Amino acid sequence: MSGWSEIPMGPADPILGLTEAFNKDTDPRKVSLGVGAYRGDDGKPFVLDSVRKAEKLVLEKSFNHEYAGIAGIPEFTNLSLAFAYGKDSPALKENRVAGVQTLSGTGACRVMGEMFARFRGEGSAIYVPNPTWGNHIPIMKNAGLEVKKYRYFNPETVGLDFEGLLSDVQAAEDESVFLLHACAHNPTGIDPTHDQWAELSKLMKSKKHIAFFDCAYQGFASGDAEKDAWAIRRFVADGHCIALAQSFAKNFGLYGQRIGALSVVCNDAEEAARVGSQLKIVIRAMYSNPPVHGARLVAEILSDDTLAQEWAGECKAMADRIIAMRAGLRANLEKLNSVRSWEHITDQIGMFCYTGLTQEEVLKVREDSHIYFTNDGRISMAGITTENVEYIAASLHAVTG
Ligand SMILES: Cc1ncc(COP(=O)(O)O)c(CN[C@@](C)(CC(=O)O)C(=O)O)c1O
Repeated sequence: MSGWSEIPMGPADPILGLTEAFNKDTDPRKVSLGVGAYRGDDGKPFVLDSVRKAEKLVLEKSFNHEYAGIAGIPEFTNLSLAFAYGKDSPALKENRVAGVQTLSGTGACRVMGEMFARFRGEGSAIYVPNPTWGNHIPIMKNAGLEVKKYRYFNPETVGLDFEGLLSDVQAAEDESVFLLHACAHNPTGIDPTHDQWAELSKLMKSKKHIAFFDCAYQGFASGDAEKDAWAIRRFVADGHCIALAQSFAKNFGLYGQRIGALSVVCNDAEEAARVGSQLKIVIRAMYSNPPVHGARLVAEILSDDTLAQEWAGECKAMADRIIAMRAGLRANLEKLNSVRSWEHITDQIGMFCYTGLTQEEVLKVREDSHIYFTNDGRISMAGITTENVEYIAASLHAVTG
């Protein structure tokens, strides 16, 4: 290849590429419902007061800008794990959880993908839900894994295909890796019930499967971080040595700070030390070490009871606004005497609503009303406000009837 002349133009990202298209759109009616980034009712990005306070505290400490070390800021990682597993987690008390700071949730997923490829073999399988967050697939493929799907969404019931899920878990060969969304499933907004999680945990244990939780919305789903960690903690209590990817992008509003963590529950402290050493080897050759600022902000908040309480209140307020917009969108669609049932809008949880619109309908809404959401019909509920909810409902109704 002579120079760069043969490099083809790549396709826009299905999610982040939408933002680029939205930004170029000059129509005053345009609405962005693509990327899952929280907006207030004013339609603007939201910086939490607790984060602003943490920023001041961090600045007052006059930290230097030295490397954090491959595994990141230890205080952040320890607090991040306690946030997910619980302050009283026996696994944490027994030092059998290997944990590292990562480049947000994406980085955690990629590092874990590399670990699976390295220690379970290039081309080994990882099962992801159908559908899943679009970026899971290229992340895991680029890490060297074969991506397989397990049934998750039932288009007929617009609900969880739990029977299909269980039979795919049963059918997979023993000791397979299953990626699970810890809460607020992206893109469907459909989570298993506690009983279903418990049944899944039992079956996966009997098959010796490895549960890899991707937890990108803890606190943001129900508004209660403890509640949103229920599945993670149940699996660990049932004896699973899970892997866990955490993101602080949405729940702390730290999208651009790229703050996350990856942890692996092991059988004992010695095993955790070995796993931790291998995580560092993967990270060192990938991006060497993570950014310090956002980790210090999260550490400031989670280490201070008052700030942590304030954060919890703000996170609940974000979740509550989304829940209110779910009710508003459904009510406006029903007011228009829509021929379709829109119950699923309020049944679903978290950042996204899986509308059930076909790609053709999505593109028509985009073309006619300049409302941008992903081709699979996923709407980022945070883009809906009391001001635009009627326009969005009318635009969807114009296409769906
Ligand atoms: C399930 C899941 N895991 C991991 C991530 C990664 O987030 P992070 O790297 O920023 O921590 C996202 C973000 N998904 C978003 C919100 C944004 C994106 O696509 O990157 C989405 O719109 O689906 C996600 O939805």
